[in-house]
Amino acid sequence: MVTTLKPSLALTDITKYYQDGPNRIEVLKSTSLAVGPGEFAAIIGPSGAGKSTLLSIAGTLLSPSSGKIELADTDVTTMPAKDRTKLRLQKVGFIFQNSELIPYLTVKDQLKYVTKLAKRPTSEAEILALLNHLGLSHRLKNFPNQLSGGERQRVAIARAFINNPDLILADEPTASLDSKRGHEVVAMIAQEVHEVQKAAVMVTHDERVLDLVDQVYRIEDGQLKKI
Ligand SMILES: Nc1ncnc2c1ncn2[C@@H]1O[C@H](COP(=O)(O)OP(=O)(O)OP(=O)(O)O)[C@@H](O)[C@H]1O
Repeated sequence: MVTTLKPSLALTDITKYYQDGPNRIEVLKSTSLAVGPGEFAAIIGPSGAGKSTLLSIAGTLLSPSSGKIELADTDVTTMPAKDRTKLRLQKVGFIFQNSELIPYLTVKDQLKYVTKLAKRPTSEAEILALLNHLGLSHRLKNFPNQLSGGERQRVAIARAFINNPDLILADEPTASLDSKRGHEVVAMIAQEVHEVQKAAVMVTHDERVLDLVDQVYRIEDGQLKKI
């Protein structure tokens, strides 16, 4: 369901240049994006078009050359790095291409760890309920190398949602999965986004999962176009 509430993520007139030796590469040209609670947006586009750059800017991992970034009600554009890190831990959940789970932590401890990082008291029951909801209750004591690729991504989804962030950012979450597992994983992200009314942006090359999102943008010539 798409709502008209204040956007959870608002990027306004974002530009990004990279300096490559003597050359300046203009990757994003005055591009804007707004994603509201309960809205799942996908960004597609050719390799090198700037998808990861845009996602990194949205997650405050990378600063734009110009433009404004707002997360929920907060303008983070000029926020000091320390405050930005704190805000990111509390307001943004990330899902990466290859899960990026910590090898020596069990499934349950992956979630405990990020709640501690965010200094967010979370009951064991809350952690178990989310893992159960994502079909992982039989995997609580397993380590990442004992899980299938799809299970690892489901743990990554749980980890992204456990701190109750306003915004979920997913960078190619299906890249390491076959098409059936990929579709299941994105369906789970969509289900969570809609159930708990979070905003989510997913970068993907996988056009087979686009039926699961609310809005698709193509990035072309440094700008986003709604399709
Ligand atoms: N730190 C950097 N320094 C210089 N150029 C960079 C840097 N990071 C990215 N680029 C360039 O910026 C452009 C956009 O890169 P980006 O990774 O955002 O694209 P992408 O759309 O995510 O690509 P892909 O689909 O291949 O992952 C590319 O031409 C890339 O080479």
